[in-house]
Formats: sequence, C-alpha cells, structure tokens
Amino acid sequence: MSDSTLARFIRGLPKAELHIHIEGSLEPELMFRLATKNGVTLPYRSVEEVRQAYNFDSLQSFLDLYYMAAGVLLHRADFAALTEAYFDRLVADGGVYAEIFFDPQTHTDRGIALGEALGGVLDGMARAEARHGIKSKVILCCLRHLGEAEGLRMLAEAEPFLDRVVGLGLDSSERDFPPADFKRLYDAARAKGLRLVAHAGEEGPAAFVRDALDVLKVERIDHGIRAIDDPALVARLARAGTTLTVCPLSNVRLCTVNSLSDHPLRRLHEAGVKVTINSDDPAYFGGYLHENYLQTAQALNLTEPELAEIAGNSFRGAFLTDDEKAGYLQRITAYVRDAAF
Ligand code: HPA
Ligand SMILES: [Zn+2]
Repeated sequence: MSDSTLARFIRGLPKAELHIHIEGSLEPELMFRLATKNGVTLPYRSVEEVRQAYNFDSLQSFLDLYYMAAGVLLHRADFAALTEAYFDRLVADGGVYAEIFFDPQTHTDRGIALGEALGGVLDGMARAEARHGIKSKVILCCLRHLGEAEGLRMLAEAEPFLDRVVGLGLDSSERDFPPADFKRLYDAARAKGLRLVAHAGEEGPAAFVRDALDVLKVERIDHGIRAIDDPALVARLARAGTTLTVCPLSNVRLCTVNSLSDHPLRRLHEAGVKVTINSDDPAYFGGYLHENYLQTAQALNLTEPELAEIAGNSFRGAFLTDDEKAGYLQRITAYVRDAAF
C-alpha cells in the first residue's frame, strides 16, 4: 500500500479517541492569543520560541511546561474555545467519538472555579456535537503529585457536576506516586458510579499496571506499555480483554520508547491485548489522532485489517452501551467493505 493510500484509509476509518488531555490540545497560537487577551505573561516571545521549547527528555520536563501554559486559561469561554478547537481537529482526522481527560486541580489551584473551567469544557463539547454531530464524554483526572487527600477534595468539589462526568482518571508524574496510594479515592469514585481509568506503566513499571487493576480496579489502563516487561501480565491483559489507551507519538517525545519502530504496540497487539491508538497531548507531541495512526502504521507495518481492529478496540473499550458500540463497529465494517483502496 502506498503511503498516500494508507493515509486515506486511516483518515476515513471511523475512530474514537480515548486518551486526550484537553489541556494538551492547547496550540501555541491559541496560547498566545489567550495570554494577550487575559494579560498573562508567558516566558516566550513568539509561537516559534514556544515550539522550540517542545524538546522533552522525560514526562516531568513536559509537565512543567504543560502546567505553565494552562495558566492562560482563565474564563469559561477560554476552556470552550480550547475544547471546540480540539474537536475540529478530531473531526478532520475521521474521529467520531472521544472521551477527553480534564485536570480540575490544574485550574482550581490557580483560583479558577471548577464550574467555570469544567463548564467551558462542557460548552465546547456541546458546540462540537451541534456543529459536527460528534459525541463525547469527559473524565476528571486527579493529579497524582498532589496526593490522595487533594484528589478526594477534588472529587467532593466535583459532586454537583458528576451527572455530566463519565469517569475518574489519574495522571501527572507517575514514578514517585504509585497507584496503590489512591485506593480510597478510587473506592469513593466507584461508590459514586464513576467509571475508572488510570495512567500506569507510562514511565512507571509493570507492577503499577497490576496495582491499577488489583487495587484501584480500573477498567482501562492509560498507556500501559511497560506491561511488555512482564509476560504474565501481558497474558492477563489479553485474557481479561483490558483496553490499553496507547499514545505512540507521546511515548517517543517523552523518551519512554527509543523510536516508533521499537514501540511495543505491535507486540502487545499480537499477544491479544486490546490496544488503541491515541494522541495524549497532541499540541505538544507532534500530531493528532490521524498522525498517531499513520506514523505508527508506517513504523510497525500495520495492515488495513490490523488498523480496523485497533480502531474497533477504541469503541469496544469506550464507556458506551453495547448498542452504541455495535453501531460504531458496523460503521467500521461497512467502511472496510466499501473502501476501494
Ligand atoms: O502523558 C501524560 N502522562 C501523565 N500525565 C499527563 N498529563 C498530561 N499528559 C500526561
Ligand atoms: Zn496521558
């Protein structure tokens, strides 16, 4: 298959995105526009200078910049503009559904009311649905570096909004903040009816993936690539049908894998694990959903049936009803059958 044929196949393939931090879709142009509008001083003089700073050697080196940049988001309309812009990109990439991560503490710790920040994200999601017919849900993530007590506070503060929230996630610095430290938070979220996911095995070891499953009882693992170091864990993930929301370009940019051609996604897929492809923080890592699929397919020689299976996993692993999943999976089947590539 030529590269342009592959690109056309991927763009048209119905796909869901299950691992996108909405704050990570803040493009430098919007960052500057909001900084000017809101009177926030950035430590960069131009869009080009910001882009030059996107040279990360670890998760933490990225997070430092990511939290700083989120400081330009002050008003409900800012969060709505950010969210709407992401969905425009997703639709252009053939995305038809997304479950987006949002970090309340990044904003409430700066004195922004949760209703203002989350309200803006929900406004953006509603506008994207009205404009493009694209459906989405939001998952609130606890910043693990702030600890469990702060996470419990965030969950309590979010109580009035939980009817518009599908789940709880866990993100930020992984290595020094193991999943097992957040058991009470996850028990509390489960009791409130939230679906549960957690970042594990991005920079942290395979044991963190096990603990996220056994202690936090999550349904999906975000990243999870270090599971590849533990064959018994890989077999367990395959047997249980656990979805991994893998972010290949992120893993390369944050130096958790050496190159895309070394990426464990193919090995996990061949072992029967339900892998998906996602963008994580697309404004920072060099590509949205399409680019992640395309570059991964090229580096790992993924075939059309394999790509259709991976796109199918993004719906199988989503927090949708069985009927909704079946509808999306039928769209993939029809696309593959009718696509004349
Ligand atoms: O890749 C990530 N890992 C952990 N936390 C994050 N918050 C935004 N992106 C990430
Ligand atoms: Zn992430």
